Amino acid sequence: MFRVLYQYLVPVQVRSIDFESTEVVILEEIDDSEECGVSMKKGVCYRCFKGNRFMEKEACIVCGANYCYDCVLRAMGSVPEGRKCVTCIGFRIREARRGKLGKCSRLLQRLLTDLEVKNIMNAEMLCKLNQVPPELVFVNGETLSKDELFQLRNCKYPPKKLRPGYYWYDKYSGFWGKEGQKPSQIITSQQNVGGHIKTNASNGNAKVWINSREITKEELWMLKSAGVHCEGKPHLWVSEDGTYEEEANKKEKSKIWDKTRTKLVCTVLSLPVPPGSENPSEKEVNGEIRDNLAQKSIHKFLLVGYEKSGTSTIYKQGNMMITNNFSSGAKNSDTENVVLIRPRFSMVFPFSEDERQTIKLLIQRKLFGYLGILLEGREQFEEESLLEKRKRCVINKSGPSDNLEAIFPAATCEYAPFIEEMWKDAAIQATYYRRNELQMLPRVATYFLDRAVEISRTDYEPPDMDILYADGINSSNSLTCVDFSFPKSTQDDSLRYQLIRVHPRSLGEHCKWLDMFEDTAIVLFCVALTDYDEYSVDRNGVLTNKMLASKELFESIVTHPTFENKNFLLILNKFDLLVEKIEQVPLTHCEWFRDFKPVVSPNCHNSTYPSLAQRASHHIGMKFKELFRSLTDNKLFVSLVIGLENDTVDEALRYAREIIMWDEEEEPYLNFELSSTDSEASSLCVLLENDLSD
Ligand SMILES: Nc1nc2c(ncn2[C@@H]2O[C@H](COP(=O)(O)OP(=O)(O)OP(=O)(O)O)[C@@H](O)[C@H]2O)c(=O)[nH]1
Ligand SMILES: [Mg+2]
Repeated sequence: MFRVLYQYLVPVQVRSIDFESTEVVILEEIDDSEECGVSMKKGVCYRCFKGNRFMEKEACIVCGANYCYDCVLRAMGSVPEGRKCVTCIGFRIREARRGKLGKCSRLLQRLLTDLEVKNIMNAEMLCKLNQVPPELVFVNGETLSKDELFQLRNCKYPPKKLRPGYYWYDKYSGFWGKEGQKPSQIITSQQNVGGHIKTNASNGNAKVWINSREITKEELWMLKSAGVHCEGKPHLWVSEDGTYEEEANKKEKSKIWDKTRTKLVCTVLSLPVPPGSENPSEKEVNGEIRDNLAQKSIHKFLLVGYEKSGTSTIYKQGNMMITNNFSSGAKNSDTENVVLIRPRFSMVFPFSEDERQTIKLLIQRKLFGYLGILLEGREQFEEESLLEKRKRCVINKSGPSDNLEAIFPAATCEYAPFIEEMWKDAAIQATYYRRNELQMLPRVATYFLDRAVEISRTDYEPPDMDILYADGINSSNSLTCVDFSFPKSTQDDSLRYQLIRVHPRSLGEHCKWLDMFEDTAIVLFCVALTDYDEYSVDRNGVLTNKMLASKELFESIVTHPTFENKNFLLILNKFDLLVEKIEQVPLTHCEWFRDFKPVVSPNCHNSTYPSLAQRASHHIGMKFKELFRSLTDNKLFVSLVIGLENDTVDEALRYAREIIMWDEEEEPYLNFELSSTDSEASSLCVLLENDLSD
């Protein structure tokens, strides 16, 4: 049946592996290079010693030896137990390779017919020796019998990816996890397998107990998000559907996972939710896709930055892309430069009618605030106008407050015509003309004030662009996250990504909550390039330069033990604003950039010569890179972004993905050839990267 190739067989490399050991190592992934017990040059074929890491190979599921196209069948013979070298036949598979069971490479598909491949994979899956041995699966400290393992694997919601190892199982709620770790899944409850759960099963120290297990910090966060009172060391009883009651107070409370917010927290913290209780919006995407996606690992992008650096704009931008893509029917679009983002438990997006109504009121309230500042400015400029009386009129109507924002929204309809009149007033227009002199007026105000009349109307419906510009949406202390994937045309279309935006305030003092994000693949640290001459009052009431405050936050995150050796992509945002500002205020205004001495060249009028803003952002990037190197000995990646322009955000996200991919391939970042689809998208980032190379 199989292509029997004994005639070609030559002795394969002799390897020394301790096959007899029954030690339960097992749960950790093992590096291929260590597996065969021989030191080989990385990437070469284990039989002919030719090739490199980019060459397609097939690996033995026991020892991990890799073979090239020419050698694989000679090394593996008639493959009676699946892909094993002839010397490995009769031995148990390496647990770290269990995930690869039954999944063959393209190399084998090219070499054999479909039927042959199918038969090999069946043999691999069904071979007794390749099954999880029940005596190596421990649940609550007790090894399983054959029947127990059978029961566990065949219940309605079985543990996923069950491998030999130590697990804990809360039979009452169905919580399941690896010993000493937070729960990873909620499986079918009430199964009679293993021993009794121990108090310290998950190694928690949150001083809260669920079904007599002390829970982890992550679970504590989840409970708090669900509104469960966690003070006073409570013991809770949680049943499989999430209803909980306090041991001392037997009155049943509501369910833990009812709130979308709780599901969001669970998603971000990689905590399980009961099967079947996932957010409906997730199912809507496409049931099939979701199931497929669920099996793939998620790469988490953590987006964080100092206040007003632009994180929510970048996050909103991502959501816009998906909204627009789905609404235009481009769900499976192959369009390049477009990131498909699937909303998951997003708090604000995509915009429902109610949400749009809330956003509308928020934008109108902001507009009133800006107009209030203009009115004050008008006074400040000591210009006379008819409007003076009207302003007094508003103040009289609104009581002690002299801020229009405070009387909104009750007065919306009443004052809408008044806004139009006021806006047309010559004195207000004159004040508006001098708006750059008004310290209190944020830059973004111009965008809205230009359309003050339209926005103040009751029938105003905020378009996407207004939502993007609107400050204050999504600026809560909460977390927000979306799932996304990249278009099909790229090589890793099967992978799943998640963008998590977290506000620095919710990280707590000394960023103590950062350890919640330990499984982050890459940190996107956002810096507003314009912060170098701006100030804010810090926690101790001291006026601080915002760039230095941003630097301090960066240092705290980079040096946080949880983020040791993490990839970092520095997002230098608001480049468009820097272009304007740098002409007015020198970069040396900030003491950290005192050494910025741009060389003035005779070619500086040449269009290919970098502009002052480019050189300034280059310098800022350099400074962060130097700092990063001094703190971690690693390389910091940099991307230049204009948060309000979706293509630059798209490029930054693509760049982040590439960094993760390089990391996974253990390829040093140098001389990496980009695929043709990605080369364009990343050009800006790579250019900047070269530019900033240290
Ligand atoms: N011109 C311009 N404005 C930007 C850019 N990025 C963000 N903004 C504006 O800067 C302001 C602050 O941006 P946000 O995205 O709210 O910043 P944040 O990091 O969420 O800050 P918090 O609100 O403190 O959470 C908003 O008014 C944005 O419209 C950019 O690249 N260019
Ligand atoms: Mg914001």
